[in-house]
Amino acid sequence: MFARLAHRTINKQPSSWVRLISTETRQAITSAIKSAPVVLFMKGTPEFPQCGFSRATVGMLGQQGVDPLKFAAYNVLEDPELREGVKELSEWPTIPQLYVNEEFVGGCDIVMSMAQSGELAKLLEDAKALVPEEEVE
Ligand SMILES: N[C@@H](CCC(=O)N[C@@H](CS)C(=O)NCC(=O)O)C(=O)O
Repeated sequence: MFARLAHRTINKQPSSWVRLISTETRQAITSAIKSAPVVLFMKGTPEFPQCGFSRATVGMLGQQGVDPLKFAAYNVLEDPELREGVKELSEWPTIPQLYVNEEFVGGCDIVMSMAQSGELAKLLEDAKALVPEEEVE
């Protein structure tokens, strides 16, 4: 349902809230989350981020050495249902949103804090989502 970007490029809502997204959208988002070990819902594309937070998050993933083959990005600006649906599914009010191995990790601030503490590197390493050492120039 949603276009997966080329892999080379690399609020809490109370449960009583009325569900706004359709089952179809929910399924499409779930399937997007499963489409790669590292999945980023962002504004714009990795090549042309359209928000500073999305840009920073993509940059951090690149700095960590995420393997483009293990990475998928989805542009929420292309689809309002995706934009709102991913917030509902993650119970997180903003974009970007990072998933690793189908688990919600967080937004830009959390990713930044995890990058600084070394947790992000460990998470990505454990997920085997980094470019293999021998291929790093
Ligand atoms: N503190 C947030 C910053 C992200 C943020 O504030 N995103 C805003 C502006 S790009 C957002 O997604 N607002 C809701 C929307 O645009 O749908 C984080 O850590 O990710």
